[in-house]
Amino acid sequence: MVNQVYKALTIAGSDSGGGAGIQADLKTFQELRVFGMSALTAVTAQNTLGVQGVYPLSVEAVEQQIESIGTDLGADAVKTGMLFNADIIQAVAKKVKQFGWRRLVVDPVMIAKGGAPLLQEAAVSALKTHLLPLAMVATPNIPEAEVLTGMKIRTLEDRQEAAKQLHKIGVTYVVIKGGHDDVENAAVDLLYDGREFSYFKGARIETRHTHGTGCTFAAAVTAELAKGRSVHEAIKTAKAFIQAAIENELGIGNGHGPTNHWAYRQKWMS
Ligand SMILES: Nc1ncnc2c1ncn2[C@@H]1O[C@H](COP(=O)(O)OP(=O)(O)OP(=O)(O)O)[C@@H](O)[C@H]1O
Ligand SMILES: Cc1ncc(CO)c(N)n1
Repeated sequence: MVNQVYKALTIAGSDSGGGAGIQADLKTFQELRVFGMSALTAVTAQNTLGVQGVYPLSVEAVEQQIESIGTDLGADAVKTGMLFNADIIQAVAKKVKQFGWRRLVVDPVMIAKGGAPLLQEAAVSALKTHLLPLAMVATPNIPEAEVLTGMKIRTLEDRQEAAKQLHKIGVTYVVIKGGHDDVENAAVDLLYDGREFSYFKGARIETRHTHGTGCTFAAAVTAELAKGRSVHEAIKTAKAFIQAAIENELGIGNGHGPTNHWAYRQKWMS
C-alpha cells in the first residue's frame, strides 16, 4: 500500500548556487518527505559571492506553471519566495485564490545577503495589498518587516508592534525571524497569532555560511503544514531543521556558503 503523499508547491526564483530559492525549497521538502513542485518566477545567476544576474520570467509563464499544477496534481501547502515585480505578485495572488489554497506561506523576499534586490521597490505595496492578506503564515526577517510596516525595529516591543501591524493587513500567523538580531547569543523567532506571542529560540551559531536560511526555514514550515501539522508545530520543526542545517555547515564556495539541507535527517538517523 502506498502511504499518503503530501505535496507542496514553491513559487520562487532559481538560485543557480543551490543554497536558496527554489533549490533550497525542493531540497527541504524532500528531506521532510513531502513531494515538491515548483513554479519559477525568475532565474538568478548566483553563487556564494553574490548575485551576478536576475532574469525574470513573463507573467504568462508564471501563471501557466501554477495552472498546470493546480489543475492536475494539486498542493497541500504553497510557499512563495522571490516574486520580483508587482505583476507577478498579482498573478500569483489570483491563482492562489482560484485554486483555494489556504495553507499559504509567504516569505517576503526583498534582498539577497549581499544586497542585490530580488523585489522591485514598487512591488512592496502589491505584496501588502494582494498577497499578504491571503497568507496563513508570513515570515519576514527584521529588515523586511521594517519595509512592510514603515517602522524601525530595534527592541522586542518594536518587533511585537510590527507583528501586530502585519496581522492587521491580514496575515493569520506572523513570524518575524531573529537571524538579524543578536540577543544573548540566541536567534529568536517571534510568532504572533492575533492573540499572543510565542518565541522559538535557538543557539546563535557563529558562521558565515548562512546563504538561504530564510528560504529553508519557510520551506520547512510549508512542508510541515502540507502534512497537516499546526502552525506552532510546523515552526518548531522548521526551527530545528534550520538549526541543524546551520550547525553542520558544508563549507563550500568562497563566500557565504549554503546551509546543510541533509543535516536534520542525519541527526535522527545517527
Ligand atoms: N547565525 C544563526 N544561528 C542560528 N540561527 C540562525 C542564524 N541566522 C539565522 N538563523 C535562523 O535562521 C532562520 C532564518 O532567519 P534569518 O533572519 O536569517 O532569515 P533571512 O534573513 O530571511 O534569510 P535569507 O538570508 O535567506 O534571506 C531563523 O529561524 C533564524 O532564527
Ligand atoms: C532566488 C533567491 N531567492 C531568495 C533568496 C534569499 O535568500 C536568494 N538569495 N535567491
